[in-house]
Amino acid sequence: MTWNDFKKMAGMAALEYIEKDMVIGVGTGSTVSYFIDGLKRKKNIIRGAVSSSTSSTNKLKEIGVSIIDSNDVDYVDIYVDGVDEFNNNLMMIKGGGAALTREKVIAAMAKKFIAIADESKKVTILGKSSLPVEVIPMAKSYVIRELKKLGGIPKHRKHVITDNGNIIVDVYRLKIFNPTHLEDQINSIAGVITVGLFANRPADIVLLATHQGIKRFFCEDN
Ligand SMILES: O=C(CO)[C@H](O)[C@H](O)COP(=O)(O)O
Repeated sequence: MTWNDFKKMAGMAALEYIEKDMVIGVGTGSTVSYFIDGLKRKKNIIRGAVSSSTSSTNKLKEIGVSIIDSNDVDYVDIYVDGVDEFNNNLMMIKGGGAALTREKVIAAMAKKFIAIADESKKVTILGKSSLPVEVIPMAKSYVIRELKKLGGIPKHRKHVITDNGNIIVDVYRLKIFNPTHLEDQINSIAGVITVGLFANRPADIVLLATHQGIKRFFCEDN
């Protein structure tokens, strides 16, 4: 099986959580793309989707799912999204697709956050992949200097502008021993919109596609 087969397996597994009249939060990325493909079958029973990016919105529209403005609902019933990494507490790094801020807003609005992943995404200590930070353009140099003080190697992700008109700085070689503290620290740097560390709001469930089938991990705090 290829990585894409595992991504598809994870995306399809999330479909079983969809119930009648639900508002579905939809993330961004290649794993979620398989979930969106599967959502076609359920599009007539749900109220619609709150989308985290232009690319997901376009794909949802193509298959005929109603798009709901995030300002028009108080919550989403479930939020389904991919991850770059997750740890044993279901804390995550996200934002490989540069959609982290909208993803964080929808995660905050979600009654249940269902993360979908293949086995390459499971880690013991967060920081194997780079940590994305969305930054307003005029604060780039200042934020990079501040991020260096935290021990990693920050690099501007060239040629990427987020859906919110901002830039992404990726921080490499961070070993994240205290994720909630680091999330708060980075979010408090002036000019940072948000960091792609989802520690204060971890996933409720991770559906992990493995050679043995889908493994389910549950967050003990929720
Ligand atoms: O956070 C994300 C986008 O901002 C994605 O969910 C994350 O990067 C995983 O992507 P993929 O499913 O393509 O591996």
